[in-house]
Amino acid sequence: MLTSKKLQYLLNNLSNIPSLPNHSALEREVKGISTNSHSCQLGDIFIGMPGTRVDGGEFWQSAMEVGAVAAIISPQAAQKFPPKDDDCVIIVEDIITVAAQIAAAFYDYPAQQLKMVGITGTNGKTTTTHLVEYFLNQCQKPTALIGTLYTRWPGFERTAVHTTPFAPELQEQLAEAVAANNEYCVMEVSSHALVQGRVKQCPFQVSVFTNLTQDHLDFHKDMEDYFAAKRLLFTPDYLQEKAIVNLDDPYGKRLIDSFQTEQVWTYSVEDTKADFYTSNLTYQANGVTGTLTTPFGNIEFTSPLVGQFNLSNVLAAVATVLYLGLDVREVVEKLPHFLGVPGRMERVQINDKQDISVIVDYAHTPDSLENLLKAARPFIKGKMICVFGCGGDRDRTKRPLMGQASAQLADVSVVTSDNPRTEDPQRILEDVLTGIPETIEPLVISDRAKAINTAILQANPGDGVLIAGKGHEDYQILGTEKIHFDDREEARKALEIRLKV
Ligand SMILES: CC(=O)N[C@H]1[C@@H](OP(=O)(O)OP(=O)(O)OC[C@H]2O[C@@H](n3ccc(=O)[nH]c3=O)[C@H](O)[C@@H]2O)O[C@H](CO)[C@@H](O)[C@@H]1O[C@H](C)C(=O)N[C@@H](C)C(=O)N[C@H](CCC(=O)O)C(=O)O
Ligand SMILES: Nc1ncnc2c1ncn2[C@@H]1O[C@H](COP(=O)(O)OP(=O)(O)OP(=O)(O)O)[C@@H](O)[C@H]1O
Ligand SMILES: N[C@H](CCC[C@H](N)C(=O)O)C(=O)O
Ligand SMILES: [Mg+2]
Repeated sequence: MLTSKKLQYLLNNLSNIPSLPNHSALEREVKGISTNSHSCQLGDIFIGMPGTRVDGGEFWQSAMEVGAVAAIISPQAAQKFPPKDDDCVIIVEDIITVAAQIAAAFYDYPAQQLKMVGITGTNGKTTTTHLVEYFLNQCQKPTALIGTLYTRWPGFERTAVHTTPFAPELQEQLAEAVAANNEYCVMEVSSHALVQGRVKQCPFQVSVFTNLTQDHLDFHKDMEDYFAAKRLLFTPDYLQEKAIVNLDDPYGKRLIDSFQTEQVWTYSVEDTKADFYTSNLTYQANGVTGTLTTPFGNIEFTSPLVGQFNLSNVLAAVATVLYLGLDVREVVEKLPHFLGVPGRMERVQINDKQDISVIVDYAHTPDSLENLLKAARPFIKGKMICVFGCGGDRDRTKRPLMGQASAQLADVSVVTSDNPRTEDPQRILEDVLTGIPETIEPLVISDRAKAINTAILQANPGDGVLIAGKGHEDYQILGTEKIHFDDREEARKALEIRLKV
């Protein structure tokens, strides 16, 4: 997005900044923001972000060499590579806050020009953001969505790098969303993002908490630390108006204690104490029907999403859009036509002769794998075959728990690779296998394409093959290389062989 601002203007917008350098660069136009010395360009302001491997501030000289107008770095980086008086280097303690302030000022505070919804929780963020986006767009409220799959709005789509972009990219995307006349933005807010201040300068009209179960314990010290990160979205720095919280989740229950009652709406799939709850439920292979109770009255509904956990996502989304002013009847009328989310409970069906069901899902945590298997079970006549693995360079302790979930709930477990990244795939498989009791004999096939192929070719008519963990991903990360790989394509290929088409 083409824009520019005077350095002096950007620095004047900072809080807690030491006195400004008396430097001629203050009058220069800043053309962009860079947090990476390798992609820094002439006219950028370079911000040295603290990382898990290195303090980005240490690269300020490289940034200046390619023509950065100024660099903002930490005291530690400055101590290691001291700038001279005539270098336009500004030293600040809280780089994370400063990065967001500069980015927001550079892009004219776009979050303030949108009605913002932030959704956090271990599982359900992508699904719930898509439901909110769908309802708002269907009701003629132009809406931008930012999350794991893409940043998009009507007529525009860009594949995502992170679930929640870092502040400079996020503010740029919000500015693009404003320029495209969107009125709302619904975004996934990951716990990494909250800890790293990626969403600072984003006031949210609504903050949603879906649930908290084990994941990311490579990044967060323990579950309390993980909860503390998610909770930040509900502090006054971010939350402006309404908190919408899952009452069925123990951490959700804890979270609501921190609010005045009028600031929070709760939802539950069955607890009548919640502001939004469901009853008279009938779960079917193609969705669920029942009665929805809301502060605006009761109404019969049909949702096309399978499983209790998806009902929870529907409740979160309905509560959000009703708070934003949509009409309950209109929303419930639209719900049956929601097409689902790529890679979430996505059926792979190549023709009507297909004698087994094949589902691709993004379950990559113990809780989501358990939910997936429980939700699918009633609709599979024969055996339930679960093909799954665990990502490398990620929480190692979730691996045996995922093994255990599959061993307990599936009839056949096929343990394979997910994205091994820089870890030894064999070691990841071994970690998964420690959770599988000796009485159960899983198939262990490291090559994911072969694992999918074997599961589909060995299945008997009536069986269900659930392929979990990679959902929408169209790649596999082996070492530091990213190759094309898509569970749905692999499943289709195997089905073609099975059905001889
Ligand atoms: C844990 C984490 O968030 N890591 C992110 C972080 O990497 P890092 O801490 O290793 O960075 P680093 O290498 O130490 O470098 C620090 C800084 O120095 C800069 N640098 C570094 C080297 C150099 O030569 N020059 C230079 O300028 C880097 O650009 C960076 O800004 O900063 C990088 C650059 O911005 C990110 O790409 C990287 O995301 C990695 C790829 C990642 O996988 N993140 C995942 C875990 C993540 O953020 N996931 C959440 C979703 C989680 C969920 O499922 O809920 C997300 O929101 O996507
Ligand atoms: N509300 C929920 N509770 C538990 N599990 C869920 C819920 N919603 C979805 N799932 C399961 O979790 C998987 C991921 O769902 P989704 O992509 O919506 O979550 P997410 O929070 O965006 O995940 P990520 O943090 O990896 O982006 C789904 O494929 C499904 O198996
Ligand atoms: N946002 C999650 C996605 C995990 C998806 C799974 N396929 C894996 O690679 O572990 C993460 O980065 O931990
Ligand atoms: Mg997501």
